[in-house]
Parts: sequence; structure tokens; C-alpha cells
Amino acid sequence: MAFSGNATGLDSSVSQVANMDLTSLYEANPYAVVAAVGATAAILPLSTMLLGRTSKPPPPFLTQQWQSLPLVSSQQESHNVQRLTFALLHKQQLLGLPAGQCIKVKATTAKGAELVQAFNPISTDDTPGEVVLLVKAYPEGHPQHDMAKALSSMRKGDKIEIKGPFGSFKYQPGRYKAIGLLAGGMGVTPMINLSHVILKNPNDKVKLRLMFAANSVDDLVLKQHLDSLAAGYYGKFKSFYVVNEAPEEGHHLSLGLLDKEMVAKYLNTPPSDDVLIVLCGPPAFRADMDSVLSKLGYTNVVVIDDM
Ligand SMILES: Cc1cc2nc3c(=O)[nH]c(=O)nc-3n(C[C@H](O)[C@H](O)[C@H](O)COP(=O)(O)OP(=O)(O)OC[C@H]3O[C@@H](n4cnc5c(N)ncnc54)[C@H](O)[C@@H]3O)c2cc1C
Repeated sequence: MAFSGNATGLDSSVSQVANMDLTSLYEANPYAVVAAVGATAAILPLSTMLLGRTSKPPPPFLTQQWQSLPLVSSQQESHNVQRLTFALLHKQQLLGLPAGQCIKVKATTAKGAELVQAFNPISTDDTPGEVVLLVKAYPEGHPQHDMAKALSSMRKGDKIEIKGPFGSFKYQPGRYKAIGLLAGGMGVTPMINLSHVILKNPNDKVKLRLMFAANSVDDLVLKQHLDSLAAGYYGKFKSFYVVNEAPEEGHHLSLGLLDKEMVAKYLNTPPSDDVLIVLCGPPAFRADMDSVLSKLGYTNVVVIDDM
């Protein structure tokens, strides 16, 4: 909710009332004085309250207590991923999620069961007033099926609850010269948020190298956006894609699973104290990458996994 327009209007009406010559006005019309004083008394506290809110931004939304948020829009992002946008309390409010950390989301199934799962919003402080989640649909029986179904069946105005932040990783700007972001499937979500925060900080010169492994080219969610980051932040951000299924002609993607040779080639930076690797993806991908990274000698490895 924006207060500035109303507050300015109230401010001028309050000062007009306050500047009136009440003695001469009383002589002319005593009822007007009573009305003016009454109006001033009524308006002043309200004005002070509203003006007070405009002068400092609302506190960040997230706390360690569950708080509810309404769904404002739901769009199909890809063949099996939905983009859900939820509104914070005020248009200027920030979520308050440090880069690399996640939130917990509580949703209710059609049968009334409560589900809780970790999510990495892809929205940042650049778009205050909202939280954007990507939610992948899974087949029945998959551990994430019920939550994905509960979220994707929500209608405008339906509410989820969230709390946070969670996660042991806290990004320190300026601490690293290169960061390898290894993402398997939806494990790309924390990488998107982290990349945005780093790229918009001109003082942070760290080089980001994203390696994104997915089943097919259609599963490379937000690929176009990632390509635009690579073009816009030339040299600072590069993205490499690996898919299991042979892509159609015209796509220059690596085929197979992300392996030791690809990681060494794409990262193109030997292990050192100022090189960090961030890893997120399905358990088999994490285990595989853990072994690849230790063979290559990388020890600064942050794994974003279930808490
Ligand atoms: C903190 C946290 C936050 C999360 N946030 C979100 C969120 O915001 N939205 C969301 O939808 N999910 C989220 N998740 C869920 C999680 O990211 C995904 O469930 C997980 O990454 C699997 O994604 P997927 O199903 O797309 O992977 P899959 O499609 O199963 O696999 C992706 C790729 O991994 C690679 N791979 C798989 N196995 C191997 C292997 N053995 N060796 C090498 N490569 C392999 C393959 O290239 C495969 O294509 C979150 C999880 C956590 C822990």
C-alpha cells in the first residue's frame, strides 16, 4: 500500500486548519471553529501516523514465525514449471532474504493436509512488494508432488505461509574471485537469486560460472533470462548448459551428464581459497558433483540441500 499521495494531501489540509485565525473565525462562525478544531484533532494523529510510515520503509517481511501471503498471479513458465507471485504487506516492502538462503513455505492440500518445503524465491530486492517462486510439477508418488500440486492449484487470493531465512551459507561480497554455480534441474533457483544480487553490485568483481544440467532443453528453466545476463554482464557471468536428451538442431548444448572434464573446462579456474563452488540439485547430482569436485581439488564447496 502506497501512502505518499494521501499523506501529502492530509499534510496540506492539516496545515491549512492550523494556520487559520481562530479568534476572528469564532466571531464570524463559532460552529466553524468547533468543527475546525475537531477536524484538526481527528486528522493530526492520523496524519502523523501516515507520514511516519512514509518517512521510513516498512521492515523486511521475513521472520522466524509463519506469516501468510496472498497469491496475486500464476503463470506457466515452462512445460512443467509455474511462476507464482505473492504479495508482501506493502508495495515498498522487501522480503529480507540474504543471497544464498531460502525460505520455508507452508501450503495446504485439497484434503486439508499441511505441507512444508524449502524454496528459493527468484525475486530480489529489485522488485519490492512481492515474492516470486518457481514450482516444478512432479508425477504422483514423487516426494515433491503434493506440495507442487497444492501450490499450482492455488487461485488468486489464496494464501501460503512463509518463514525464514534459513541456510548456513551467507554470501560475503568481495570474498571470492570466482564462483562456480553447479545446478541440477530446479537446483538453479538459488543460483538465480545469488547471481542477481552479485551482478547488480558493481563493487563485486567476482566471476560467476553457471553450469546448468537438465533433462532436456525445455527443462532449462529461465535459460533465455540466463543468456541475457551473460550478454549483459559479459565476462562477469557465463552460463553453460548440459542436457541428457539430444537437443533439436540449433542449440549449442553439451549432451550427457555434467562430468569432471566439463566442470574443469567450464570453471577454468584452479582450486584456491578465493574460489567457491555452490551446488544444488537432486541427491544423485549432488553426490556425483561432490566426488567430481573433490577429484578436481575444490574444497570451498557449499551444498544447498534439505534442512
Ligand atoms: C533449499 C532448497 C530450495 C529449493 N527451492 C526450490 C524452488 O524454489 N523451486 C523448486 O521447484 N524446487 C526447489 N527445490 C527443490 C530442488 O531444487 C529440486 O527438487 C532438485 O534440484 C531436483 O530438481 P529437478 O527435479 O528439476 O531435477 P531432475 O530433473 O531430476 O534432474 C536434473 C538434472 O540433474 C542431473 N543429474 C541427475 N542425476 C545425476 C547424476 N547421478 N550425475 C550427474 N548428474 C545428474 C541430470 O543432468 C538431470 O537432468 C529446493 C530444494 C532445496 C533443498
